[in-house]
Amino acid sequence: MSEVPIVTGRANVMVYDETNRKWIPSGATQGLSKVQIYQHTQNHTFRVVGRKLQDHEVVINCAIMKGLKYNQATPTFHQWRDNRQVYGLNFANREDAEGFAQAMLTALDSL
Ligand SMILES: CC(=O)N[C@@H](Cc1ccccc1Cl)C(=O)N1CC[C@@H]2C=C[C@H]3CC[C@@H](C(=O)N4CC[C@@H]5C=C[C@H]6CC[C@@H](C(=O)O)N6C(=O)[C@H]54)N3C(=O)[C@H]21
Repeated sequence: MSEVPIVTGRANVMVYDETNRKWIPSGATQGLSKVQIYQHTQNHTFRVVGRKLQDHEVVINCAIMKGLKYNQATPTFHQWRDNRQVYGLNFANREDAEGFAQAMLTALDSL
């Protein structure tokens, strides 16, 4: 088993539309997704994968790069950027947000 999930939560996955200067839902429709951080056991890398609860559409699949700044803007809205875009996770509740943030920070510490 090369990739194992180290945390699972529920969030609305969003990306920031720089052109129109607004947050938009990632994927075809608005809605909650199951968001997970996967750890690749062989090469010790991590990535965020999110799938819509309703139809399993993959709405985020991004590597967690060393040095990533994870911004906990509010207790339930966390965000980060890569060289292409800004991602936002609007968590269903504080517990999911806290659990995800803890796993994210642990992963970043280990890179
Ligand atoms: C230096 C740097 O890159 N700075 C970034 C942040 C950052 C810092 C350090 C490392 C990485 C990153 Cl990413 C940055 O400033 N960015 C990233 C893009 C984001 C866009 C808009 C403005 C509008 C205000 C703020 C915002 O988004 N905020 C406030 C809480 C608020 C909570 C919920 C989400 C939910 C959808 C939207 C809404 O409510 O309708 N929304 C919000 O409206 C949410 N902001 C930001 O936050 C902006």
